[in-house]
Amino acid sequence: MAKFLIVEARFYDHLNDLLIEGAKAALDEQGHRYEVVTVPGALEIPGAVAMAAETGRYDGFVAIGVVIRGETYHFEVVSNESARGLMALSMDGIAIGNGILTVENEEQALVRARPDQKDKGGEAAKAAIAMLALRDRFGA
Ligand SMILES: Nc1c(NC[C@H](O)[C@H](O)[C@H](O)CO)[nH]c(=O)[nH]c1=O
Ligand SMILES: CC(=O)[C@@H](O)COP(=O)(O)O
Repeated sequence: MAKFLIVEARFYDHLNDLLIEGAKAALDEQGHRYEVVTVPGALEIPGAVAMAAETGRYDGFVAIGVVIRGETYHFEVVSNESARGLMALSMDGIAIGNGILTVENEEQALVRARPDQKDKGGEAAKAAIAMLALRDRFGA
């Protein structure tokens, strides 16, 4: 049994609730423990993961968030930079699953957030579990 931290950017409550429901179900299914911490937006997720990883209290991390395109280039910044930050941490040996939706509209987000549809929250949790198993296998 491992200990995971779900780091959520709570920008859209109803969508995050669905993503976290899926992530928790995936972690529960394999008997893992978890905590949830909330940050203002997706751009803050990588920093929060880095801070939490530094404590040594967590074996893996699940990033949860929703980025919906607005009128400006900020969508690209938030989407790309949050993903880049998580990728950098992952390549540093931290077991992470990325469940940050980057979508054009709420309809697309809903389909991907719902556990009974695309379940991207559960998918991200399973990715974090898989990466932790890989890290353990490589003794990283
Ligand atoms: N527009 C969305 C944001 N924007 C906020 C940024 O993530 C960040 O919190 C801010 O720029 C301060 O550093 N965040 C989301 O998670 N989703 C969005 O749709
Ligand atoms: C993804 C975003 O940052 C977006 O929600 C912000 O909207 P806007 O580009 O209209 O300022």
